[in-house]
Amino acid sequence: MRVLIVTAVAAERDAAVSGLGGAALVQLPGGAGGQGGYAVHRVHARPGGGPLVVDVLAAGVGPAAAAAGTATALTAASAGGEPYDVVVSAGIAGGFGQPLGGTVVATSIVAADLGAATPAGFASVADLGFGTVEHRPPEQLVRSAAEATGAAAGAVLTVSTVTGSAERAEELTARHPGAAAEAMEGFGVAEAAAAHGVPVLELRTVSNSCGPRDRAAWRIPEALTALGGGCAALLPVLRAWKA
Ligand SMILES: O=C(O)c1cccc(C(=O)CC[C@H]2O[C@@H](n3cnc4c(=O)[nH]cnc43)[C@H](O)[C@@H]2O)c1
Repeated sequence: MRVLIVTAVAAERDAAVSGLGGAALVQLPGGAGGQGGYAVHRVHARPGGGPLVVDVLAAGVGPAAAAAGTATALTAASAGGEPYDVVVSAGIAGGFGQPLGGTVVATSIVAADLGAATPAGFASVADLGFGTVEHRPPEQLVRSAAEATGAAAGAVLTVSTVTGSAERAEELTARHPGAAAEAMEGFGVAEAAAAHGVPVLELRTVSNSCGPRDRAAWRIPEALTALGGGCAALLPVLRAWKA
């Protein structure tokens, strides 16, 4: 079984890799004249079963970087005859009513600011009739992943602008009452996975609360530690799900 974990930044990738037990660097095809391109950190794991290859990619911040990196890795894997079985968007996040350091598994991955501001309020591209704003990971996989990681299960919003006020947090939770967290990449990862017909999961650990900006309250080291533990706890679930 082959798993692709996509993080935004190197610190998240390294937290995931250290939770999984170390990795070798593998360069993906592409890049211009040896510059740029993508490299994954490859972990060979055996969580109580057959071989499991986990590639961890830091694709960049935001949905566009996430989609570009994920699509490149998926294309390279299938062109090489070893396609991924599942893609996981993983990283830190802002929580809606979640404890700092806690874990969230997405029941739905929602592009929360993809749309238009109208006199009647926000209209999503789905409301406007030209796109989708939601991907739903497999329900049983979400349940098992949440149980194994001790996570809350709820919608994870993908935003291009981090929430920094109570008003914005209220606006988002009014539109998405089941939202447990917001981050900036999940929808991009999910779009690429959907284009390749590969199931997607989103695993987030909470570094800050969504609301008035308060840098002193961020708990990034705790969230990164939880991310490593969450990725490790996920492996047996992915193994069993595919079996
Ligand atoms: O400057 C700020 O106020 C601020 C607050 C929280 C996060 C940031 C970031 O630039 C980190 C973005 C990075 O981390 C994920 N993340 C973490 N917390 C949040 C959040 O509350 N809302 C959205 N994204 C968050 C995100 O996925 C990015 O990869 C700055």
